Amino acid sequence: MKPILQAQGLRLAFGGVKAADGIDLDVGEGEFLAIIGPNGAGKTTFINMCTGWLKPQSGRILWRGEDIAGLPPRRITQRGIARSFQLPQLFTEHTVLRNLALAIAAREGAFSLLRPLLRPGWTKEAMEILRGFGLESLADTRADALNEGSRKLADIAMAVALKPRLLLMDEPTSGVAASEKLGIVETLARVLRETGVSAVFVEHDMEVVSRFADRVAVWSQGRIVANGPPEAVLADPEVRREVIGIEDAHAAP
Ligand SMILES: Nc1ncnc2c1ncn2[C@@H]1O[C@H](COP(=O)(O)OP(=O)(O)OP(=O)(O)O)[C@@H](O)[C@H]1O
Repeated sequence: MKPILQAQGLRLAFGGVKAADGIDLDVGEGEFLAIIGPNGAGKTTFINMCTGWLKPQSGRILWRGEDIAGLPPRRITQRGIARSFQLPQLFTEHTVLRNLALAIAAREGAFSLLRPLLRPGWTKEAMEILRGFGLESLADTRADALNEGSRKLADIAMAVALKPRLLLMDEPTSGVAASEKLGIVETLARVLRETGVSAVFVEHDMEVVSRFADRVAVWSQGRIVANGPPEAVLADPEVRREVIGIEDAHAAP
């Protein structure tokens, strides 16, 4: 698979904490890559470095051959890399439709608090995106009235409105009821595959990982300790013990 993003030798320490201790990772065109690992392993730090929120102290992040490490977030978004957050970043006092239209206005470089009027074409496009996510019936609902699952999808829909080639998602299903999780990931995976967007997502739910990821990278103490197809990585006794917290009954004492 042709890589669109290549992280090479990324290092970043906060005081004595090595949040990135030599991260090498390729993301393939059209790939769905899951990142798993215990709390504090450096998963969010990796996403923050790839999206310009943190600057690595050394290493490179190649995007279609260009080193984007240290560029400001806006410049990285313009190149086709978007992100969604652990806590959705919607404008809570606006409707879902308006949030989407504002994201489109931002993509077009037309967002300004002094020019709040939205063009009809943007609203139409926003509605089409909402339809793709199955959120059309919530278009006129205020963002702060959404349940957690719909709020997560609306947040991801806003990132998709930026027309990215790669979307990085930090725990897209955190805080969502267990019964809703698989439906949410199914929806976002369908939309991203239909639009040809590659995805990197941090996830703690191993059922989600095994069903939706093409590949899994396992983080531990700022390093990648395993990287491969979900069926192989999630069966690895060390990954099961250290990351998933499962002691295999047949494992040697
Ligand atoms: N801005 C910061 N300043 C100081 N320390 C930080 C900062 N960001 C992260 N860290 C530290 O770096 C380490 C990695 O943090 P990071 O948030 O990347 O881990 P994570 O794997 O995403 O964890 P979680 O699963 O809990 O979200 C942690 O020890 C964290 O406390």
